[in-house]
Amino acid sequence: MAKNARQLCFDALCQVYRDKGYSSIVLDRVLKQCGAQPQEKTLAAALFYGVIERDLTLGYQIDRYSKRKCAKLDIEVAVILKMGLYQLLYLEQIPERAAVHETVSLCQYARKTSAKGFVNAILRAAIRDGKQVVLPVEDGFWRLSVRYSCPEWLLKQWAEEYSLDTAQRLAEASLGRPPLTVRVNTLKTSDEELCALLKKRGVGLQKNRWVEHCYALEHSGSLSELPEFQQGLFYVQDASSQFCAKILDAKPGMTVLDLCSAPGSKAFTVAQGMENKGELLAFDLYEHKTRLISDGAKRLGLDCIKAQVGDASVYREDLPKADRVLCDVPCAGLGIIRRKPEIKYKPRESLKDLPEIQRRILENGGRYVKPGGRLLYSTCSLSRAENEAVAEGFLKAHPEFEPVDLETDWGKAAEAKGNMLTFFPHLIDSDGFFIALFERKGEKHEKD
Ligand SMILES: C[S@@+](CC[C@H](N)C(=O)[O-])C[C@H]1O[C@@H](n2cnc3c(N)ncnc32)[C@H](O)[C@@H]1O
Repeated sequence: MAKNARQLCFDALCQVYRDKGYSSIVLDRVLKQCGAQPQEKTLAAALFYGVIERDLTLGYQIDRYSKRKCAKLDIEVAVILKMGLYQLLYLEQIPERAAVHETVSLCQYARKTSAKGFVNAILRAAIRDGKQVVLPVEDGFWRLSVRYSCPEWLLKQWAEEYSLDTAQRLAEASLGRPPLTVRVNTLKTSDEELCALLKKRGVGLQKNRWVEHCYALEHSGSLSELPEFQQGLFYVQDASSQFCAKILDAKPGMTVLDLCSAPGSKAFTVAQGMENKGELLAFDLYEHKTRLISDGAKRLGLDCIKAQVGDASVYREDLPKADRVLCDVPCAGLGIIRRKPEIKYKPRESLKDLPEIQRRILENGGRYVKPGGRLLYSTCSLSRAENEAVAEGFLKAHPEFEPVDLETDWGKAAEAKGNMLTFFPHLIDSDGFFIALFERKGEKHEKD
């Protein structure tokens, strides 16, 4: 018999909490071959992401009602409780009787029958309390942390680096599901044609107000099953990432190196700008990831892209000098928490080596740039250490490069400072992103 929504959600959450799996990969895997009805899958996904993004808030509620702290409970029991509380506190459409009954039943499925009474008692206590989210009384970062389910260290860092107001807005914007944003493959179709085809299938499309050929989709179902996707008429890419590829401004016939390329969406947009003419060498450290780039490029008909394994921090004599070099470096991902909510719970300690890795990749990327050629550094993080500090450090150490001033017509939605641009998710309903652009001094030999 096919599993129900809560059983699927429980399986997936255990893989995230116990086995430290990535949310999107885990959920895809659990839902793919489960044989459940679409509405069960939809509820499973809503519960799954809801519990992860509200983890600290839910844990705090459990600690109020339970003698044993949430962190000391069996992972399975903690997951069951968080699922039950999430339904009671956040999913109004689920009747409270169903929420309690289904959650207690999960104990059987999880082989934790001895926890039934305990789970029932905690959920009943939350109902007696009026199903409200209770916050710590004292004002301050701890209260904000519980309110937005965001670690205190991160709120403090954002408050210090941006402002307290921005920190709160960033934390708030990291809750809820992000839009599914795609880009039209203009080499195979037009906006009008693609929109008409997708509308016929009942897919809703919302044109992005800042980025051309960019749409948010609704009710699309599984993208990989849509013929238009299989035919390479579009691909998934967030608006700020599309904008980044545009800023690189690669032209037909150019040589471009994309040093951290997988899964390849920026390479795809850059290759479109090149009209598929020239050479775009796309690297990633991991072989299995380079296959994502090649498969995507094949589907989209972008044969100027050549994907290969390569370490972006190590110089290779055999690579050509390039007109454009893109360093879209590995980062903490603090701009894409809404997409991948588990990111915010990574220990701060695990992020401390990133700026040095990023610096090494940018340094190395610079070595490939031709005179007059451009170097773009980007992250999907919101942290001065990963962004401005790396970009400014590079310019200081490399007088042979100059900053290229960046502007957008995005108004207040993007913060522009000389050659650096930061996109804040609460202002653009899109991923947080950072871009810095440099040009190697010397004579230009650009192909127009
Ligand atoms: C931010 S993601 C790139 C996203 C990609 N540019 C896109 O738009 O689809 C960073 C990528 O860098 C890769 N990576 C990490 N360390 C690397 C290294 N030393 N050399 C090359 N790639 C690396 C990761 O595997 C990951 O795929």
